[in-house]
Amino acid sequence: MSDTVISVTGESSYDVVVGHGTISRVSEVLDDRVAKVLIVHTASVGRLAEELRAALAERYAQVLLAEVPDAESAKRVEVAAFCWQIMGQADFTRSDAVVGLGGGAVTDLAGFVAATWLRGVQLVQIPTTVLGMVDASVGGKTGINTAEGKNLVGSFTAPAGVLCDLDLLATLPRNEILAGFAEVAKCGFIAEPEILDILEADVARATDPATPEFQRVVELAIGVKARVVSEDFREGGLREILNYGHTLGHAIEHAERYQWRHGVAISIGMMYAAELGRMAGSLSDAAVERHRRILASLTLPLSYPAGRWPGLLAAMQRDKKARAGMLRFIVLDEIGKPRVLAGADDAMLQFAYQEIAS
Ligand SMILES: NC(=O)c1ccc[n+]([C@@H]2O[C@H](COP(=O)([O-])OP(=O)(O)OC[C@H]3O[C@@H](n4cnc5c(N)ncnc54)[C@H](O)[C@@H]3O)[C@@H](O)[C@H]2O)c1
Ligand SMILES: O=C(O)C(=O)C[C@@H](O)[C@H](O)[C@H](O)COP(=O)(O)O
Ligand SMILES: [Zn+2]
Repeated sequence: MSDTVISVTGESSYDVVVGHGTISRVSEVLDDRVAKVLIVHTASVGRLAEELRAALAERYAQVLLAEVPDAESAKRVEVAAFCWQIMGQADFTRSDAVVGLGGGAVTDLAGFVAATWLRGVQLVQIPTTVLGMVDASVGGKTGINTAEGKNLVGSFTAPAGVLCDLDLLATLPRNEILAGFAEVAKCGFIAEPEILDILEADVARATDPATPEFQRVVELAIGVKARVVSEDFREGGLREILNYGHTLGHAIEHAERYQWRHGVAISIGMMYAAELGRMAGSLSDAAVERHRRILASLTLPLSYPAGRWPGLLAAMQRDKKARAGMLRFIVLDEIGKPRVLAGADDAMLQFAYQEIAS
């Protein structure tokens, strides 16, 4: 299949290019004034980062690497400071650039570093996980965690472009691919039922990066994200639907001290949101069952220990969607029809939790 270009519009416009070998297109995205480039990456893609550095060094005056700790350990202020130090010592100016090369944790950090250095330099995102391609690298949410919670510090800063190179997934472990499919399924549940149909038809093919079905579901999921953030970049309303499953999911990530994969926590969060949707009176038993079947087919977890509810409830109070101490969840009236559920009482929240408690 050839490259596909999915455009994001709105406050700032850029393209998400999906295909094979797209990593070679960095200089097509950056403007001509760029002289220095910082590539932020993890050790897991170290060889790739070195190859990219060598390729870019033929065109740019200085290309530096910032190898950062793996996964959520990257999303800390100390790690951002490490990147700022490299840029400071190399005299990076406003016309220089950052490249995020890695999973969603790296692209969130790289985005934050690019957004904050001199109040903003150009950024190219090159996601190397499924989750990074379909979600984290698109839409301009950048961020790091604090001791109190997930993504509590960050900005809305659009990249200059996103290059999704499917060849880079060759080294990604199977469990990471499946964790990324939690966000793919999320897009199916909230807006694009064709994704669910493809997963149900043949989950093995849909999750195999070598198949056309895989590229199709990845592009459909990016399409959902692009449409939503084009309409509501700063999360004034519509964008909240992308948080389906995240209110409880983020609380689980916090409870697990960020040692769990994001998609794994979100899977449980979506099962919980489905139960809430059923209790709020709208989502059918069949639709809840469909959540269960699809997430289970991806070997994602569906439950969390019963005794953890009080801690989760406390962590959810820090959710960004909460207003004046009142929790707000994204629930579905039916597949593809999300809405906000505000002010549900604690009894209902706990009752829904009992449905997913192990
Ligand atoms: N900004 C957003 O809109 C947004 C959206 C969704 C998720 N996120 C964030 O994204 C993060 C999760 O991203 P993730 O699931 O990609 O996790 P991750 O970034 O932790 O990557 C998962 C693992 O895969 C490894 N890896 C990455 N690419 C690889 C490759 N090609 N080959 C081998 N190993 C590779 C990483 O080193 C890591 O160990 C979370 O912090 C989440 O909050 C942000
Ligand atoms: O892009 C969005 O908006 C999302 O909510 C996408 C989520 O999948 C993602 O995990 C995001 O980082 C959550 O952001 P937060 O604002 O809830 O911290
Ligand atoms: Zn997410």
